[in-house]
Amino acid sequence: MRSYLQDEYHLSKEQLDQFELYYRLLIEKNKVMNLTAITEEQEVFIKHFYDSLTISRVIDLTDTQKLLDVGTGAGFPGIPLKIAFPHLKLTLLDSLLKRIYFLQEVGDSLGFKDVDYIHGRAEDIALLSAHRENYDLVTSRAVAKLNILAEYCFPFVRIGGDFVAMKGAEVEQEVLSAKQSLYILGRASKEVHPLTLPEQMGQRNLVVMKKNQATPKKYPRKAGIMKKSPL
Ligand SMILES: C[S@@+](CC[C@H](N)C(=O)[O-])C[C@H]1O[C@@H](n2cnc3c(N)ncnc32)[C@H](O)[C@@H]1O
Repeated sequence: MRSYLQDEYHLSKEQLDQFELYYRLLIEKNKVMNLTAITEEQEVFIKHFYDSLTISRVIDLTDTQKLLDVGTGAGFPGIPLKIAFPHLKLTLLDSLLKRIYFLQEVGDSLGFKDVDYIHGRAEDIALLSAHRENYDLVTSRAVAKLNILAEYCFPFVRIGGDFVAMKGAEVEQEVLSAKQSLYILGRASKEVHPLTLPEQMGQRNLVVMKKNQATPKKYPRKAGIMKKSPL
């Protein structure tokens, strides 16, 4: 299980032990609350852990300080990135309180420092000045379509920082539909990086967007409005 992470991401024994502990905590808690549909060990290591770390192929994380993971759920990609790059100042945001409690347990068990856990909706938290344009990197996996997700996430990114959306195999149409949002929300440039998971576990795409201009204050709009009429 450890070999894919070890070979590709050059992790220490301590970091691999942290992944194993994280796996055990995830599987244990998953018996009493809904955290992941994937539970088989190799699948979790590849589809959750390895997949989360692919962000380090497209962003220089050694040069990144403040990372926010929006809609982190059971901690993906935020927790694997923190294990592999312990210097990161990580903020985990989710709208479900039970998941935030679980993440705190994980962070305490793994001995994390510099992690903040926020319970709330991205579109509300993004209006707070303490969080607005405050992060070098914002990540999000499996939360919403890109045009909506951009509205959640761009307000958090500092000018010159990046937003990375982790997407499945089919991304072309979504990227096309988000074109105007990326322009309005940050005059953002965009690159799409396709990748293949080991053991034929699927195709993924990382959409990397660089923010070049401040997000207008009126964004994000309220959740209900956003669902009905994305930009
Ligand atoms: C399908 S799960 C994905 C979790 C994780 N990112 C992953 O890839 O496994 C979506 C998560 O986003 C959270 N979420 C959905 N809408 C949100 C919002 N507007 N603000 C914050 N969290 C949100 C949900 O509570 C849920 O935990």
